[in-house]
Amino acid sequence: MRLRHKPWAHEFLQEHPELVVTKAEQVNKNWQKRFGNDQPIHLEVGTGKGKYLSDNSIKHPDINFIGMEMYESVLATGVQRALFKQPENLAFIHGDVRHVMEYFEPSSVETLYINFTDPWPKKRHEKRRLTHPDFLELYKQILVPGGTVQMKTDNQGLFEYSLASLSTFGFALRKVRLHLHESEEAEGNVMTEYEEKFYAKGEPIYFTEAVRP
Ligand SMILES: C[S@@+](CC[C@H](N)C(=O)[O-])C[C@H]1O[C@@H](n2cnc3c(N)ncnc32)[C@H](O)[C@@H]1O
Repeated sequence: MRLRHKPWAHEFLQEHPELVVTKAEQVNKNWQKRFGNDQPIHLEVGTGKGKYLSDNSIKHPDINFIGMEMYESVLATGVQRALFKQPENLAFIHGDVRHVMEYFEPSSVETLYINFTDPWPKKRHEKRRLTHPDFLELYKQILVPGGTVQMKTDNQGLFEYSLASLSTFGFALRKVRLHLHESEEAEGNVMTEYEEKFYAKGEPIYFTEAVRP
């Protein structure tokens, strides 16, 4: 994706520890303490500008939503939006998903979303795909028993790779939809920022829900 450098983003994120975790020690894997409740945790990896979680946090106040994003300039926009809405059940982590174990206890996340992640089509970049087995191992550790990965993408190649990767790893593919918006899952679906663009062009959105091994 195209990145617009925002020189103010780094300082801005540091100035909002109530919404953004920039160092693992700030939360010590204790999200219950941070949120002040023991509501289920839903995590979006590669949250981008955070629209999906921001909208979800208002729609589902009984769930705590956390978005992880590695680019400050992208995340800063999401934080600006969230500050405006002030939901108490929303937080962001500035960090690379490779380090997700530094932020979560094992078996502590109920649902993990991977939305419109970069497809990295070249074979030599396979390890960067967020559904590579190296990442699935991390997801397996932080998800609760029976917890799920939910993935949405417009990219057929990434979708096929991810279905194979999840299934080979041992995740059970509970739902597979080749056109999310023409399926029963369309009702109640919250659109991500990228999804809105592809949906407006009439492109099919692929969706899967897979249960932790
Ligand atoms: C194409 S955007 C999609 C954003 C959003 N999920 C949506 O659907 O609108 C993918 C995002 O994932 C982030 N990302 C990719 N790999 C990541 C990683 N290893 N750790 C954290 N963020 C990552 C990128 O920086 C980018 O902002």
